[in-house]
This record gives sequence, C-alpha cells and structure tokens, in this order.
Amino acid sequence: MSTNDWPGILGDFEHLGRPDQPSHQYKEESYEHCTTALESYHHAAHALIYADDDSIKFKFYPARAAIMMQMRCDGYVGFPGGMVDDGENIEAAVNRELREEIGLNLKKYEITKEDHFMSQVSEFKKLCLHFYVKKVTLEEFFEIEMDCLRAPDHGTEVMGALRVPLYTMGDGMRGLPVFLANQFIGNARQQLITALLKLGIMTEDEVIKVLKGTEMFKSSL
Ligand SMILES: O=c1[nH]cnc2c1ncn2[C@H]1C[C@H](O)[C@@H](COP(=O)(O)OP(=O)(O)O)O1
Repeated sequence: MSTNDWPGILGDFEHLGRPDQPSHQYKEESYEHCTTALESYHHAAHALIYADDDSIKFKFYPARAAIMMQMRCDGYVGFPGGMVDDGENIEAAVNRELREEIGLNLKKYEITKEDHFMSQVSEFKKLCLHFYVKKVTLEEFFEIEMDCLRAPDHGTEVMGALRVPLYTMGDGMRGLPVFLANQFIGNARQQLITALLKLGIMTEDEVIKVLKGTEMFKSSL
C-alpha cells in the first residue's frame, strides 16, 4: 500500500512510522545540528518518564526503576510523544503530545531543554527523533500513571501506558528479555536500551545477558 492510500489524518506521516529496514539506521547527532542544518527534516520528540524503585517484585526480583512506555494504536510499543508541527518548538511539541497521550500535568512535570537526552537521525526518512528523559519520584510516577486513563488520546492513539519489567526470571527469558522481543516503533527499543545504560539502571554486562535471553526467546518460537 502506498503512502497516499492511507486514509484521513494518518496519510501524511504514515510512511515515517513504518517498520525500519536494517539499512535505515539512526545516527546520533547533536540537538543543535538537528535544529539548524537539519531544520527542513521531519522532527518527532518522545519522552521517557521514570523513577527509582527499590521495591522487590514477587519477593525476589529487584524492580530497579519504574519506566513508562505505551502500547500504541498500531500495535507497536513506544514512548509517549509525537511529530513536531511546522514552526513548533520541539519542547512545546513533546509537552503537547504528552498532555494528549498520557494526560501529563504540565504545571508539575513540564519537559524542558534540560531533559533532552539524545537526538538521532534517519537519513533515509529525513527524520530527526529527539528523546527526553524526565526523572520523578515513585509517588509522582504513580500519579502520572493514574492520569493516563483520563488522557484525551487514551483509547484512540494510545491503548495504555505500561511499565517495563526490568528483571529476568529464572528461565533467562521472561521479564525484560521477552519484553524486548515486542515490536517497537522507530528507534524506541534503542532509546530504551541506551537509557538503561546511560542512567546506570543496568550495566553493559547485564544488558548483554538480557539481549541473549531475547534471542533465546525468539529462537524458541
Ligand atoms: O517512542 C518512540 N521512539 C522513537 N521513535 C518513535 C517513537 N514513537 C514514534 N516514533 C517515530 C515513528 C514516527 O516516525 C514518528 C512519529 O510517530 P508518532 O509518535 O506516532 O507521531 P504522532 O503521534 O502521529 O504525531 O516518530
């Protein structure tokens, strides 16, 4: 189906959200480069909201952190956020999308330039993906989760917020390894793994072990 066959408001941007081919790699670029030299590209901005969580799940697995992702209407897993409109500031766009998609209380949790974490570019799609990370307390995280159900886009663009399981169960697959076998939109999977490492939530050795578990799970299907 070609882009133009898509109905309604999905038509213009549908091609940007199609599953990526291995050749469509995302390359990290500075925010400044993206907003100057690449200004004419499409831009989208998404945010990871998280809290430290020192609870133990099932009396055995350290939770490590509460990280919010979402099930999208197209069946992919991603972070809340969306396309930057023409002439719109990137932080204004991510805040607008977070209010629409997860009902974020912007008076308390506004995303700012200080929350910018990385920007990555797909030359193939002429698309810059800007990624923000916001740390809140666990109590605030619960409050943000509760607001998701009342968000304007809940049940249309967003089918529900979810928490990423950060433990691996006894079989070496269930938990984060199986979670990572989901279908992720854009570079959301890469964003999640990069954040786990850079935020010090998991070590490189732990991530490598998890990814081996994911491969083991996939080959068991
Ligand atoms: O979580 C994400 N991480 C990285 N890229 C993402 C994520 N979610 C979507 N995308 C990509 C897919 C598309 O190329 C654009 C815009 O998608 P979307 O968020 O669906 O935009 P709208 O809500 O339709 O404005 O970003």
